[in-house]
Amino acid sequence: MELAALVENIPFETLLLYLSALIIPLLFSVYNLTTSSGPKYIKKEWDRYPILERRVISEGERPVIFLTVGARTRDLPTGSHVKLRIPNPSDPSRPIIKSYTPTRFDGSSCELMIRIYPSGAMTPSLYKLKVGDTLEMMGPTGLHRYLGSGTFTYGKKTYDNIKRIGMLAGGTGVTPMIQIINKIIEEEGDDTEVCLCCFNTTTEETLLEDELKEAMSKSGGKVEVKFFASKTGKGTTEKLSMRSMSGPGIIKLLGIKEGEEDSSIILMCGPDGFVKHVRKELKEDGSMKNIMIW
Ligand SMILES: Cc1cc2nc3c(=O)[nH]c(=O)nc-3n(C[C@H](O)[C@H](O)[C@H](O)COP(=O)(O)OP(=O)(O)OC[C@H]3O[C@@H](n4cnc5c(N)ncnc54)[C@H](O)[C@@H]3O)c2cc1C
Repeated sequence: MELAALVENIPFETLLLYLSALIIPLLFSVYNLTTSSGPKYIKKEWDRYPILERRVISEGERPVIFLTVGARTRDLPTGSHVKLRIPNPSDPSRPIIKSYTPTRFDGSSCELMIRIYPSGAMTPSLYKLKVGDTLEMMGPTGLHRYLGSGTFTYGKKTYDNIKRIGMLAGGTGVTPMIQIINKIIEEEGDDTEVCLCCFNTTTEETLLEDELKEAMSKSGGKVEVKFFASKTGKGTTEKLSMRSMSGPGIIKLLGIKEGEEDSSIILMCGPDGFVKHVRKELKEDGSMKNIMIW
């Protein structure tokens, strides 16, 4: 029997039922495709993304917050950062733009750790954000990349065959280091050794101590983390100021042995004074050629 004759013999109500069973799921799939369910992908143009979670992880004069932003960031390369933009009340033509390094990013969200400076142009506004508010963001930006298995790039420059990474982090300068540590722990074949030295002013200002200790214990010996405070030492935090360190002292602290300088790299991120001091000391020492600064 031909199709037309077959359709003619089916009662109208039954035909309607068959058609709706076919058409309704089809309409649903078209709707899902066109509305792109889930958060938007982060991109190089400014766009607004929702705050999914806000946590204060350290109180005090300069609190530290975690903001989880609903932005898909699967393609954000390890080592890169994002930019945030807020209006500038004193000059609307020049908005305030600052960089932040996500500590974690996955298929559906991106986590930022931000220290709030009460006199800051940007951070007091970030502190006021609530869950459900939106934030202007773009990225990824920056030239630092960790490609895995001991290979770094900075623009056109490549550092490869790196067996040991010495990380120096001043305060929130720990954020890019966390990204790299997470990548090394997650990648089974990546046996690059890491020694992260976190420097803060006081023990109370030490950031993510528990999380970093956990990362160290689940790294299978690949990652070592040391904590230092310039004013007070307590528990596992040693009293030590970066300003008192010489080049050879810094290299020794990071566990880089004589003869292993070329297969090692020093990464550093922190306040200007911190970075300036380390650069000067390492330059004077002259034995480390692989140095990357955020
Ligand atoms: C590549 C990159 C990645 C960054 N990633 C992060 C991150 O993940 N988390 C984060 O919190 N910040 C990060 N920063 C710093 C951030 O971009 C801002 O500079 C910072 O949040 C201060 O902004 P602000 O406008 O509130 O303060 P500003 O208006 O710039 O400064 C206000 C006051 O705060 C003091 N101050 C500012 N920054 C520091 C500092 N680092 N140490 C000591 N005193 C300071 C200054 O003395 C100044 O008086 C990053 C910076 C760069 C370049």
